[in-house]
Amino acid sequence: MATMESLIGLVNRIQRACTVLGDYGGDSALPTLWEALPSVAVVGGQSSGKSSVLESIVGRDFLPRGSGIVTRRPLVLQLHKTEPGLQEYAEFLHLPKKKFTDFSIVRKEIQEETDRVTGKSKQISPVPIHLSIYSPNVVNLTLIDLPGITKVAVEGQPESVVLEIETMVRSYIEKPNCLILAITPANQDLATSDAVKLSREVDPTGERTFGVLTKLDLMDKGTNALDILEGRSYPLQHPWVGIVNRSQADINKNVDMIAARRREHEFFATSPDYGHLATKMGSEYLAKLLSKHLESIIKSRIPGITSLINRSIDELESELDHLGRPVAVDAGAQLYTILELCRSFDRIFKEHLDGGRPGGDRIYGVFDNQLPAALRKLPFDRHLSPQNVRKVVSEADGYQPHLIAPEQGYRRLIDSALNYFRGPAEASVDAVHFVLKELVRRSIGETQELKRFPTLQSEIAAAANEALERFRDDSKKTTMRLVEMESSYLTVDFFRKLPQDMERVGNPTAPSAADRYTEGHFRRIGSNVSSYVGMVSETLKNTIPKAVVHCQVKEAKRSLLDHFYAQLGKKEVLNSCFLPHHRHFFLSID
Ligand SMILES: Nc1nc2c(ncn2[C@@H]2O[C@H](COP(=O)(O)OP(=O)(O)OP(=O)(O)O)[C@@H](O)[C@H]2O)c(=O)[nH]1
Repeated sequence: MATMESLIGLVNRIQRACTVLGDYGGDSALPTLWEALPSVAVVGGQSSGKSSVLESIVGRDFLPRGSGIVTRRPLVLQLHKTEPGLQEYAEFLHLPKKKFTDFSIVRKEIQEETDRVTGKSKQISPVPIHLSIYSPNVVNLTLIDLPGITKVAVEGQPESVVLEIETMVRSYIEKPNCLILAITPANQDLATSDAVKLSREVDPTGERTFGVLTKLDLMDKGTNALDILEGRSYPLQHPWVGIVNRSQADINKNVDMIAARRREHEFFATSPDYGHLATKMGSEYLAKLLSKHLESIIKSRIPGITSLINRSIDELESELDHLGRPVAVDAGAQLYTILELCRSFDRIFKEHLDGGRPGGDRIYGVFDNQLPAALRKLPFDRHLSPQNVRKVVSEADGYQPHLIAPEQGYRRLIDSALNYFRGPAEASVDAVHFVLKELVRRSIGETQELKRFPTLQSEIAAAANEALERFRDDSKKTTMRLVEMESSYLTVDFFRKLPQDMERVGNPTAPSAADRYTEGHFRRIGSNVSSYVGMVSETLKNTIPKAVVHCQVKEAKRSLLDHFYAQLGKKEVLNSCFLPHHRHFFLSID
């Protein structure tokens, strides 16, 4: 028995933990731990005697009283049995460590805490108040007091309150693990009992409903409730329990609870109608009955609760695996972890480039489409038009026009044409740079292990982007050098192979000397330069990608985080710490 009591105590503690975590079996679409644990909800119409039953189970006056809807928030009441002789006290979850020994203050606090959430406007709220009572005179039990079911809204309440209360009450008692303490006054027709009606709806077999008949002492003379108490008129799986609470007059006269219990006991023991049921009647018996039943339920539910907890543990474990395990606190282990994380990122980045993941192909797209298209678009037609050729050649000739071939004119035309290649070369470098940057961004996003370390994420991103900038600078220098090299030394052979104007002298098809300065002459020069520039364009179309891959892509694969590693190695990792509640890793390098 002692172990079972501690088991209920354990369940109570789990319920408290659930409430702290916001899990009170509310609207959550997921199965919650709360719902796996049994509890007892007190349900009944207004003034049916709910507060009185609760108080006599506890053996204390502590619930707010008044007309209209007094209970406007669910009250989760946990009873904890303490060693005999110890002082009774109450504790609210919202006021931890504050012990209430004066139960009239408990009542006041319930009222005030209700108002804190609902305002004084008689509104209702489904957020429960959590109250624990520690006393040698109680059994371990969790009771939930719900607002009294009503048929009419009182002044200051919207009409909807009637339905709201019913919905809230139903939301508690429809849970399969909730035992229902259905309170009905004996001086009222059972058929009109709200408690019976609602509990029948949510528990048609009656296996988790405990029928409680209050106000037996107020029945008309000559009538009794034996038909109900003996289970004939409304049979439930569990026997009905009759109760005699204090009357309003008793309350007014401050009849204490112990005396009230004694009087209740006498009522049954001496009653000609109920004498034979005396041992199974009264609030004390009800409390024991509930506690015993709760024990048997917990016993039968242990496998279910265990599997729920285990399932949750498994889910958490796999989530933890997914997020990554905690990192050791010492700097060495942290450094190791950072390197591991960097490597994971680097692996994914390389996969993007090498084709395991998408994106690397966009680099080839730059070489295959963007660069050739840019080269094709260069304005050589305009630059090598006969008019411009004439202009450039004449300028180069100066006062003495060229005699055979305009060597200087050719050189100037070629030089200025080659200058145009700088644009596409630079654009290719930039285009590849942006592809690489995008791949860094994607790779960081895809490195699952990095997800919980946002600071490290941005440090890696910054380091990688900085490296990419360096590679871009280098790549630009190299490609510009390729273009400059083309200007530095022209392919002599190309010109040697050209049919020379001179050679055509005497040839009837060759233009005469008089022709030399005509448009055809300049067109020919333009076309010669154009085919030379075309040849250079072909060369650069091949060499620019080589330079870009060499300087940017290969370097990114080889040494993207080298600087970062060097920094890590050189300088100590200072102030590296975890904030466990955020599971964030803060890295600062000074
Ligand atoms: N004579 C007698 N009076 C009772 C009994 N049970 C309750 N009462 C009286 O009935 C009135 C209402 O009882 P409560 O316990 O406040 O009922 P309740 O269901 O909590 O009411 P609300 O909180 O207003 O919904 C009080 O004046 C009680 O003294 C009983 O068994 N016998």
